[in-house]
Amino acid sequence: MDLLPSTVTALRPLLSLSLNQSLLALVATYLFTKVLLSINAKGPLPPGPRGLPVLGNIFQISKFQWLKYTEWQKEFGPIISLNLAGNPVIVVNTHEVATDLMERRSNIYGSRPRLIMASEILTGGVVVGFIAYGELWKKLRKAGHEGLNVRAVDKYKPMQEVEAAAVVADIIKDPNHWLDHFKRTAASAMLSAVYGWPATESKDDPIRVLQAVLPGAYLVEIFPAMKHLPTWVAPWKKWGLEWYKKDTEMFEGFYDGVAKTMVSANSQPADENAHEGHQREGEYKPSFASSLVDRQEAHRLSNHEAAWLAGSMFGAGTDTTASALSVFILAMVLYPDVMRKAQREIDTVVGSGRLPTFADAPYLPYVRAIVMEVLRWRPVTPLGVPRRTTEDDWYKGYFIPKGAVVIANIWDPNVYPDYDEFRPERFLDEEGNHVTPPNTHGQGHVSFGFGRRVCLGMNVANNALFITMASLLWAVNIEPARGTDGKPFLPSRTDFLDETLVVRPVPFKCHISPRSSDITSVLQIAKQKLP
Ligand code: HEM
Repeated sequence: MDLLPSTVTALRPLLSLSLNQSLLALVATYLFTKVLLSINAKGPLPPGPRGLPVLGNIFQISKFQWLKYTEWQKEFGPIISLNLAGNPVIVVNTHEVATDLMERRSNIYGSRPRLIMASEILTGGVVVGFIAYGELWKKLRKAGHEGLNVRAVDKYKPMQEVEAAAVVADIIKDPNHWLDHFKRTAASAMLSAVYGWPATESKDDPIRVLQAVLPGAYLVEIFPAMKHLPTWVAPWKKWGLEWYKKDTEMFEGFYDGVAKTMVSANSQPADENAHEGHQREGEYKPSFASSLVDRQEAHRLSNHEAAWLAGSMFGAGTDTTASALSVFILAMVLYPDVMRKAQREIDTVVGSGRLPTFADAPYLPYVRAIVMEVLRWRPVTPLGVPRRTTEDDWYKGYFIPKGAVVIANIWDPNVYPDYDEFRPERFLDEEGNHVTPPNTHGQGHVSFGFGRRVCLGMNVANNALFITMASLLWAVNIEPARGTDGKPFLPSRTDFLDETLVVRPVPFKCHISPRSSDITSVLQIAKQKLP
């Protein structure tokens, strides 16, 4: 997370104010801090690092925030408090405490902070993942769950199989740009799932919204009065409002497009197993948006809300899935024994004459354990999405005030002694059955979050990761790149690209090659299902 530079960027609007305005802002902040800190009277806040007067710990949360929090865990324990210019931030540093609070006390910890930039300005207060607990969130979440629950996601599986074959073919053709291919496939698969579209070449990045989410990313989160600054002194606000307008037009256009297709197709959904381009006339492709069009009235959603619900799924699912696939490549390069073991499993179950399918999943426990281990080993959202308390609370003798921002740092070395090793076997017993640690709902990790705000797209994500990884393992060897002297060079296991909410390994080179010459014809057949 690039918090220090982004804080400096965020400070620019303040620096552009006149001296009087700046002084006024500082005095107001000081008084505000005093008032907030007086809430300590209800009990001691969790311990935490000492900060500067008035500004508190603002300059201590630097790049790679989650690693800093894990470091502070050794000094201050599993739950710590920070002061961001008077705004209390509670960091929950172990799975155990995160589960106690965010899962078991979901009614207190299930809301989101006021995300002025990400929610109010950039996305008009209608994105399910960013808004506070309340009536709008409940109806959006219910409608979202209807299209993404474990049974509903079956309809995306045929498309995900074809998309997996396509990305394998792309990577074989152009192995050096594997990351670009992952970005394309993640975007394409999300657009197909959400709107029923055919595969796309786009790898558009919805990152501007994700970058605005964590505390400190924009100064307006710390000084909310700045939201009312005119746009000529607040270029960030102008930029945010312009994007909101553009995104609204785009999402409403996409959603209305689906509704129109349904009307012209006279409401005949195509067979779920039909691939793009194989629909009969008068049929439309069932998608998240088409189900929403059918159920929009029942969910009491306006057109604007429904359009943004569909559109925001693209933002939530694209970067996260592509980043998890990069972690997979890193793991395969660093742990060749794991790759070979998975390939042996696939060769036994699938053979070489066809690609793996979802029907093989029950017989590929090791590959499924790799999916779990990828998400556990290098979680792509190590700090999740911030929460906010809606009541005062007390935990293990500490006071957690109402309105505090709460962050769960899931980078918890206490769960496994060999936390930093990539070892899918940790999830398998001797008979090959999956075993998972408590409080993970059978996922093996908490990378999808907790309680009532747990990731809505986790079933789509798990399926996409499984079929893409299985298809890649079936088709290619993933090995270290070699220098001109023929010596392998290994990528760093600890260098991350911190894109605020989403984190992934820094781009690295590796050698990806087909396992046999026969696979090309099998891939051709699979790809024929593409339009
Ligand atoms: C590897 C892939 C993914 C990871 C690691 C991931 C992780 C997360 C996390 C940590 C949260 C916050 C949960 C919390 O507050 O406790 C979240 C929320 C969310 N995710 Fe995902 N996600 C992934 C993929 C997806 C996909 C594919 C979709 C959509 C199809 C999606 C949709 C959402 C939504 C809508 C929320 C907001 C839920 C709410 O606030 O009620 N995610 N995700």
